[in-house]
Amino acid sequence: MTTNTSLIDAASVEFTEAFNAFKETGDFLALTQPFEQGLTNQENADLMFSLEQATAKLLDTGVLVIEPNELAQPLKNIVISSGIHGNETAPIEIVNQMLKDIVQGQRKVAHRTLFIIGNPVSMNISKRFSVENLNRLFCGKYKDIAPCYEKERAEKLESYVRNFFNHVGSNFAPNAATTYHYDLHTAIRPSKHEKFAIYPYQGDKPWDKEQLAFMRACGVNTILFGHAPSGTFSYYSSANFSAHAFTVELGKVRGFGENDMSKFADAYNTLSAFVSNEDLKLKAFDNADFNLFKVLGDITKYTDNFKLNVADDVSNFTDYPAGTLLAEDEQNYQTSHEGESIVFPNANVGINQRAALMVIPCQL
Ligand SMILES: O=C(O)CCC(=O)N[C@@H](CCC(=O)O)C(=O)O
Ligand SMILES: [Zn+2]
Repeated sequence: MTTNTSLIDAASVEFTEAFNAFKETGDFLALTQPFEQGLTNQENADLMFSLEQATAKLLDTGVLVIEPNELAQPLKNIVISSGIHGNETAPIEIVNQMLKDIVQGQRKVAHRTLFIIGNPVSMNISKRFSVENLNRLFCGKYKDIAPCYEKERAEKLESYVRNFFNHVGSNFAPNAATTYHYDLHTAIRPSKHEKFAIYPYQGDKPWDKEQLAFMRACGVNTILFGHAPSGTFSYYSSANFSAHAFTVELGKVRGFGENDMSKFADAYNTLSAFVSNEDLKLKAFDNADFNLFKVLGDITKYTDNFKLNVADDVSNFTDYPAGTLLAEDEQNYQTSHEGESIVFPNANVGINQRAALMVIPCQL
């Protein structure tokens, strides 16, 4: 009993010290890394602190909400997430730098903003995920799998985002704010278009050209228009909260310390200016400024006999002549359009999961 109590006390002292350091430095990564499993009730007692003209509250490990004391107009609720895949470190470093700027008083937050480092357990082992791919578990899909860390984390992340968009725990009554969710990633393979974004399927809603202009300001002028509902984090916010949402691929996966942060300056500057309500001076949408792709569909891995006829060094957006046999399985996949291109080819996925996305150029 004495031992248990002192272990809890030691953990609590360690957390308090880390939290106090965060209040000075804004180093969210340093606060997240040692507490990968989440916060205990004891640690969770009162995790609010004041910033210049705003209040920050830690909701869980890797989940921080910042609410300005006065909301800028027009009203916006913004989610910026990173590290849903633990080895995609550049987005985590972007979020970390944004929070350092904010906590150290170099940047003001003018809109309610939720910052997320999504998968601390897989981040700490430098893996895409520990047991299950977190970015396939949203929209309640976590309910269909056996207990594991990502199942629990998906359920919690859904509830943090739901509560945030519904203003639970906010000083402000729910209002007619426009909602946004930018889920930042990096890709496993090199890409012919280094930065690109997946615009989640919108059903009958039109693609929003101002959002495409925003993506371009982030340095992302290649857009894939999603073809179907999915279990991704960005689709969750888009489908359930009408958020302007994107999965944003900012380059290739690299480890901590290996990212050239100058390559992410446009994304970092534009997202920072957005939360501060600065005038972004967006250039009006013009097809000529973009590489736009319609998603034709997925290549699915149906069985363990699945064979993907794509070499390991093939880049995203490599195109094939019509009639190329790209995958062999219970159902083969043969390209049907001239210039059909492959994105995210990966034979090393679970059964019934996406092993690639097939796209063709399009215009709006
Ligand atoms: O490079 C890869 O193979 C995967 C990179 C990545 O994590 N992409 C996201 C895209 C999600 C979406 O389709 O919106 C993912 O696979 O989860
Ligand atoms: Zn990813």
